[in-house]
Amino acid sequence: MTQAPVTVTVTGAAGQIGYALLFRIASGQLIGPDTPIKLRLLEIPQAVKAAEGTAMELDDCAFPLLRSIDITDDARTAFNGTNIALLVGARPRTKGMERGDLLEANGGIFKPQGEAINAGAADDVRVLVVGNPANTNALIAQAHAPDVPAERFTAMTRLDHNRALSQLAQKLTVSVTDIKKLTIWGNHSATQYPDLFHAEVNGKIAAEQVEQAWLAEEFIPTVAKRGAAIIEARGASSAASAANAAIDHVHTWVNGTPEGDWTSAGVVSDGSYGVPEGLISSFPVTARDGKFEIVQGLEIDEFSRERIDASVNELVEERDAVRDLGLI
Ligand SMILES: NC(=O)C1=CN([C@@H]2O[C@H](COP(=O)(O)OP(=O)(O)OC[C@H]3O[C@@H](n4cnc5c(N)ncnc54)[C@H](O)[C@@H]3O)[C@@H](O)[C@H]2O)C=CC1
Ligand SMILES: O=C([O-])CC(=O)C(=O)O
Repeated sequence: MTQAPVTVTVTGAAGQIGYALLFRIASGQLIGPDTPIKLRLLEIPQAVKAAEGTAMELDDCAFPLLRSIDITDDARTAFNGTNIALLVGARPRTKGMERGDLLEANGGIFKPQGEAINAGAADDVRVLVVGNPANTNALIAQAHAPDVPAERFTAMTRLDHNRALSQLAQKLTVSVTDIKKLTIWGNHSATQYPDLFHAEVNGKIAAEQVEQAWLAEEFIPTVAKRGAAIIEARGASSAASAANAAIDHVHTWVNGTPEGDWTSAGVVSDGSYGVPEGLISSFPVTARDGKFEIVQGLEIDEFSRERIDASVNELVEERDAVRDLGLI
């Protein structure tokens, strides 16, 4: 049965992730094959023309589910009535820029976008922040949307999760579908912790099927530094794989995780696993009835504890820095 249309806002629509993302949304892969889509594209004024070009190509695909495309440089217009907000556009770090400068520049983007979501988004709005630093940008947007339940703001670590699945599958010569319960903990940054101690491969604990040296010295750094390796190889950051992960994140959020498995997402901490309440940190999560829930009760050994703490401490530092800048 055909459902009511869902309005999806994509910021940074003329960027490289936007170009890889919009066609997949319009073809029905974000929500499902029965849900019509209304697209809203938000760009800065200089990039509106390029977004219009992408919209022309979207028209030329004649996607049966695509009901409309609106392009704007005004955040209030972009988020008015939106059900799904994909915050992709962000200020990249440029040469000589300190972390504080980057956080401040992004505050100038994510604060007004949070306010615009608060002012006009649909009651069921779900927000995924992709633009880096994703966790802290999500925290900034969420802080400026007091009328939206905090758990509707999430940050993307699904790309890290998918990278970890592929690395492990290749190591053990298994299919990615043989792997369950993998977790990315912490920040979407080089401090993230991909956890194999709870992951299962064909029902057996993954960490017990690989050498400890491979886990500590190859697997973890390969996953954590994959973004930089792609930039080095491609001369540009991950785009199609990032778009793919955004599709996966929202699809899972709306449609749920399979029984006996979980995924990873940056969600607002409820204090679980010693992560300070309110931080947007990556956790093992299930999705049911359109809600993410942090998987509870996992035993965390010393090896994992140290690594989770290091990444969470970085998030605390980022939160304190944006607090000092008056951004939250
Ligand atoms: N969380 C994750 O796993 C990943 C995150 N990223 C991040 O995603 C972001 C986007 O990446 P790309 O598409 O490759 O960058 P890009 O530079 O190709 O595109 C970004 C677009 O955002 C637009 N933009 C800038 N400020 C805006 C604003 N205030 N409102 C609306 N649009 C705005 C720009 O005009 C540009 O078209 C970057 O911050 C990147 O670091 C990239 C890969 C993975
Ligand atoms: O590192 C970057 O700038 C892009 C990114 O977030 C990733 O590929 O994970």
